Amino acid sequence: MSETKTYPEIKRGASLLLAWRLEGKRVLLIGGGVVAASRLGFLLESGAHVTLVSPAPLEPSIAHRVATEPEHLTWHERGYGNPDAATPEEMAADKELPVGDFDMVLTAVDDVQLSQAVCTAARTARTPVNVADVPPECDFYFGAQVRRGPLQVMVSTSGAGPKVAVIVRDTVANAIPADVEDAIAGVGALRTELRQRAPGVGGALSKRRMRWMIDTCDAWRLDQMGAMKDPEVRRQLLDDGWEQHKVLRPGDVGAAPGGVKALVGDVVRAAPAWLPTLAAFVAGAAVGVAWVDRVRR
Ligand SMILES: C[C@@]1(CC(=O)O)C2=NC(=C\c3[nH]c(c(CCC(=O)O)c3CC(=O)O)Cc3[nH]c(c(CC(=O)O)c3CCC(=O)O)/C=C3\N/C(=C\2)[C@@H](CCC(=O)O)[C@]3(C)CC(=O)O)/[C@H]1CCC(=O)O
Ligand SMILES: NC(=O)c1ccc[n+]([C@@H]2O[C@H](COP(=O)([O-])OP(=O)(O)OC[C@H]3O[C@@H](n4cnc5c(N)ncnc54)[C@H](O)[C@@H]3O)[C@@H](O)[C@H]2O)c1
Repeated sequence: MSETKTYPEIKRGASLLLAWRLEGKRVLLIGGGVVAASRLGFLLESGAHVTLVSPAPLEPSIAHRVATEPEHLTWHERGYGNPDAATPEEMAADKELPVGDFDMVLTAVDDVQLSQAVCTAARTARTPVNVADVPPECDFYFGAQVRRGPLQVMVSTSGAGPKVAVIVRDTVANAIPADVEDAIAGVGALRTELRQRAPGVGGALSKRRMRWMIDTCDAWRLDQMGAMKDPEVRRQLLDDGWEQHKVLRPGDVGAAPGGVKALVGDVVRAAPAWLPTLAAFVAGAAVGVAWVDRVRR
């Protein structure tokens, strides 16, 4: 008799968490208060070009960005939309800056009707929209975030309890190892050089490249990975490891003496299938940060 395979239950109600690449994309931000200021910080860090529409006065940090980020931020000092509109559709009709010209639209204004009209116009134009604090008018939510260099962690409760997201974010932030940026820089440099040596997408080479990267990362502790920033360490890893079909540990390349992970490294040589899963779990459990200077309200 054949066994019936079971699969995890689908639990609906989640959001799809993604890392949205906004570099060079056009974002319309309506409003110039505290909430807009918080949104603006995230947008500028993502490399977006932001068109900000709001009457003066601007929240002070926004005014500072307007003065210091002229290539990424353009301020239109006026209200958005058509103040003489007879219908909601006309209200969001802004001839100079129609929502359809943008890749993303955000509103953070104390004007429920305008926000609603902008949301409808954006959805008609199929431009993703977020109306701050109005879930039915959001195609995506913001989350509580923390960043350390290339590492970003976002916590979402899908609208159920944003304050809980903040608390969990702070817990996670405190748990992120101090040297995580060094670890990412080291592994990033190694990956880049490996792909220069063994270029191409797909096929057997790609599989071997990924396997070697996974096994090498599993053989190093996070606090040891910063040593990979050293070109000599990388050269040894690639010449004596990759080229020789071997996984080398820190001690093998004159980097920091191995601790717990050195043991793991020995096991990796035998390559049991469950090991990467265990290592990923341990790494995942260790994630956290302290870059928490954006208090929203
Ligand atoms: C995480 C964060 C990110 C950010 O905004 O950048 C964020 N809200 C934050 C804080 C926060 N917001 C509120 C409180 C007071 C406590 C409370 O009300 O519970 C606190 C706590 C505080 O301030 O500490 C009030 C509030 N927020 C929403 C409603 C409407 C509603 O629930 O219907 C109301 C009630 C308004 C009212 O009662 O009038 C809705 C949304 N807020 C979201 C995001 C989206 C869901 C995120 C998620 O669940 O994951 C969503 C759906 C839409 C959106 O705005 O994108 C940011 C933390 C930033 C940080 O500290 O880093
Ligand atoms: N900040 C909070 O504590 C808080 C809490 C709950 C909900 N919210 C909601 O978030 C939104 C924004 O909050 P905030 O604190 O940043 O508000 P805020 O009052 O500080 O800022 C609103 C901004 O919108 C601008 N504005 C008004 N009409 C405009 C128009 N037609 N076009 C362009 N800009 C216009 C104003 O000049 C101002 O800069 C509001 O909907 C508010 O209800 C905020």
